[in-house]
Amino acid sequence: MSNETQDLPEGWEKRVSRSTGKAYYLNMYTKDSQWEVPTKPAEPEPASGPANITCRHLLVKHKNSRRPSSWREEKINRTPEEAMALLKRYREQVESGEASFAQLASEVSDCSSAKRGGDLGPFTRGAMQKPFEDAAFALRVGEMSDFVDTDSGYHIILRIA
Ligand SMILES: Cn1nc(-c2ccccc2)cc1C(=O)N[C@H](Cc1nc2ccccc2[nH]1)C(=O)O
Repeated sequence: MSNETQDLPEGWEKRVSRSTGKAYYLNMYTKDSQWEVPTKPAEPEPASGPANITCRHLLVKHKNSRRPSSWREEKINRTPEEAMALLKRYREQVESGEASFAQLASEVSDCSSAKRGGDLGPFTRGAMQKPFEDAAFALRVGEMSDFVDTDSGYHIILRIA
């Protein structure tokens, strides 16, 4: 560990910005960075959990979905039971390693985020339908959810950050 880092409070590392050459400081727990020299130990994840998370999701809509239409199918007629059967198969394909989550979502998800491999980008609590939010914020990074039922249809969620 370089001397410079040894002089810093616990949990911080000094880095140099490639674009500006300026020193900045990295919180090794949360990977947050700051320009100011830290004066107290780095805060691990806040007790209330992260302010925002990033997830991919794969959505299978059905005829009772809030908007039974998608980029894949103008009018979605499948029953909720048929949708769940499809989603179970997709989850198995990801769990077995037969398909990557992103690739499969890009091919079969009924959400317009399919074009980004299901990546919804970072979101805070309050941004998504509550069942989705609760399931997503309960995930650790890299973990895939169980089946999640929202007004849009059935989802599986993969937390990526
Ligand atoms: C919440 N959201 N983000 C995107 C998105 C994000 C990134 C790039 C393109 C689209 C699409 C949506 C969205 O609501 N899509 C709906 C389906 C849907 N319903 C959701 C409920 C919760 C989370 C994601 C969801 N996606 C649709 O296409 O009918």
